[in-house]
Amino acid sequence: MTKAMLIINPSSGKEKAPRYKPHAAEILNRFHEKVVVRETLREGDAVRFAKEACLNRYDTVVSMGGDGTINESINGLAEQEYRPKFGLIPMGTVNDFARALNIPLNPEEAINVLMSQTVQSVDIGKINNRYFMNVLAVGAIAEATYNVTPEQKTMLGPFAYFIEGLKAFIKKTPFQLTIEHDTGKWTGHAYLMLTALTNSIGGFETFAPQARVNDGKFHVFILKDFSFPHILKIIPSLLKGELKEHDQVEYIRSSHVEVSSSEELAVNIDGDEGDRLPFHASVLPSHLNIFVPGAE
Ligand SMILES: Nc1ncnc2c1ncn2[C@@H]1O[C@H](COP(=O)(O)OP(=O)(O)OP(=O)(O)O)[C@@H](O)[C@H]1O
Repeated sequence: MTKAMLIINPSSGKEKAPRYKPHAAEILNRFHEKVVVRETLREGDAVRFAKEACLNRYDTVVSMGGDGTINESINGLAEQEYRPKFGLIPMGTVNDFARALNIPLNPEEAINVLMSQTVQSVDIGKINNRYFMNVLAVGAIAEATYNVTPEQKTMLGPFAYFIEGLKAFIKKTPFQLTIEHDTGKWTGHAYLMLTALTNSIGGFETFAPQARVNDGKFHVFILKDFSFPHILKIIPSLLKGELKEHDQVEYIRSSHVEVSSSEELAVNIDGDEGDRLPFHASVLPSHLNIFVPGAE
């Protein structure tokens, strides 16, 4: 019997997620004999549900929610030996993972993607004993994401993170950082370090246009000694997709990173506060098969 699980965070998308439940369940019913809908109540539920789907050998898991819920679902799937095909219906503010996979940000259109039955193999990142799909960040912008209020997100969307990040940049001083990677070691001072798996960070799809979802590599950006006037110069580079060429940016491609600092710093994992440094992260190449739009 073919089985699908639909995981929904009813609080996501400003509580609009439940209205899309019938359509998503109906589409899944067309391709599976049994469809189970699980609604999350609190943090950790999506991890548990996704893990349960693996252990019970479901064919498909579809997750409807913001990047938080998608990240949790991936954490439930990634550790297991048997992993169902995964689908996502983005309901959050930024939705970087959906952007990177060309999944429409309109929920109805994203549900229709499931009909194409086209899957793409996608890399997943592992940091210590957690998994992530988009980005690890250390530094001011990383910390600024915690200050964004739900009201700011409603009013400004992804731009809310950008504004808080800029404010944080102006106030901060650089920190010491050491990164060991596939071909050597970088040591210096930085304002921000981003380790991206996909092209989209904070809603900017021009961040790492060279990144492919299954290239087996992290795309590491180190923003070095970056005082106020330079911030304004970096914005055009970012928008043109040329960030890695900027003279204040160090760019490294690597399948793993070992990151440490002489200072007390924590790493931000897909937008949530994570472990303190040092950390080790590696790419799990083509670890999940994810539903993406089919060829037109
Ligand atoms: N029923 C629920 N009510 C409130 N919070 C929930 C519920 N279920 C899960 N959560 C928590 O909500 C967190 C945030 O959800 P998620 O990121 O999916 O949506 P969002 O807040 O709309 O997205 P974004 O942060 O992109 O705006 C989850 O990580 C989870 O801990």
